[in-house]
Amino acid sequence: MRWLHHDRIFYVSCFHEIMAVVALRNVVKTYGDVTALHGLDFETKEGEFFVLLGPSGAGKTTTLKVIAGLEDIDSGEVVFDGKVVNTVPTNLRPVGMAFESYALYPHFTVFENIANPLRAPGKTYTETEIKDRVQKMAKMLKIEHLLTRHPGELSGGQKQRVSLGRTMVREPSVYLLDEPLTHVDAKIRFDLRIQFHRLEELQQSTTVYVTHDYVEALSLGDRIGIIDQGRIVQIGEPKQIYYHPRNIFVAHLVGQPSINLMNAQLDADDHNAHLHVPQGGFSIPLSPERFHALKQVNAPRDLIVGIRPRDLMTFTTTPETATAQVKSDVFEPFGSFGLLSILARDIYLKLLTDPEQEVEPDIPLGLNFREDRLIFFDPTTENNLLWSEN
Ligand SMILES: Nc1ncnc2c1ncn2[C@@H]1O[C@H](COP(=O)(O)OP(=O)(O)OP(=O)(O)O)[C@@H](O)[C@H]1O
Repeated sequence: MRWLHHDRIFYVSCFHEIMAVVALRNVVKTYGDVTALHGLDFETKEGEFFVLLGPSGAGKTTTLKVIAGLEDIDSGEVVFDGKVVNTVPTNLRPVGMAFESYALYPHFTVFENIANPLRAPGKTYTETEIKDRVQKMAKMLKIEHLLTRHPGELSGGQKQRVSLGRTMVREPSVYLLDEPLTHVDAKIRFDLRIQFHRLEELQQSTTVYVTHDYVEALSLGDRIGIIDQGRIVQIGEPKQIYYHPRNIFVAHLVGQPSINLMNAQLDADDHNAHLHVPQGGFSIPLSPERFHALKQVNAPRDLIVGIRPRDLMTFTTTPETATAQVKSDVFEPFGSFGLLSILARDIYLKLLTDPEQEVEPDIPLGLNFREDRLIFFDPTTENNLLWSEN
């Protein structure tokens, strides 16, 4: 890659040749009275698929617009490969964007919409190359049969895929994808997620992918950045985010059905440590290692304990030998899993079961916990007491 000082030459010369590293440093962005980004900080790795996951209004789209140069920022830095690009206009940044609202040219066919970026001034693709690239995109996105139609003749999910094709056909250094699959039906979305893993273009570029769907985030992300109220809350690989959430917000955001949370008290005598859950009328034995770890971080006696529905186990025979004696409530079969609500004295818990083993209400059950999967939160800060960066 040639490193020339003039912004324009630098970006033109690096186009196609590198997978850029994108960084936002302490970026503040306001819209009038609304602060959309509150000092946002993160850095992608070269060639990584980085997913920004957060609830509605968290600042995800604003972040992409800032990277693309579609929005000016109040303060902070937007950096491509170590070079601050705050003043570099959009058309000179090596990014390809697909936003949820698909601005397609209504008078062009699908083929021409996808081919359009390849015909931009300065591009030297032959007609054969254009045809090959468009066909390849259309095949990947399962829209080959739509190439001669116009946008007005397409469904929302089809338009979204055409828009994605138009973004990807250019092979930019950085892809910015904003909820590109929201209007695509579940089966095609599943197939496209698999394609995204395989697609050479995405493997050879850096991608920042915005979603509020945790399944998409866990499935696609090399790393996930959790964003809330214009700030990054946690960055980690999918497993870290799922098993070691930084706080209750992250624990809730990732996982469906959502994590079970209970108020608990940490108790220990000379020999044993346990968590007493007064509302549930039971105590969970703790291993010496877990107890020691909690002591090391000066965990308060009163805390909140979380456990995911998949880490609870029930059984009907000899329930008196279990950690907790509970009763079944509602059973819902969801195809690949069953969701059972149970009542432990005053609290309801949810757990995953075999979808084919329907459980009637009011059946006495024994309940056991996977102790190694318990997550301990400070009740005041709601932070994971045993969380660490690694
Ligand atoms: N043009 C604008 N003018 C005023 N406020 C805006 C504008 N664009 C975004 N905002 C506000 O900035 C905040 C972040 O918005 P943003 O669209 O980035 O969130 P998001 O995480 O992408 O949400 P969603 O998932 O609903 O698309 C919100 O409070 C939003 O109302």
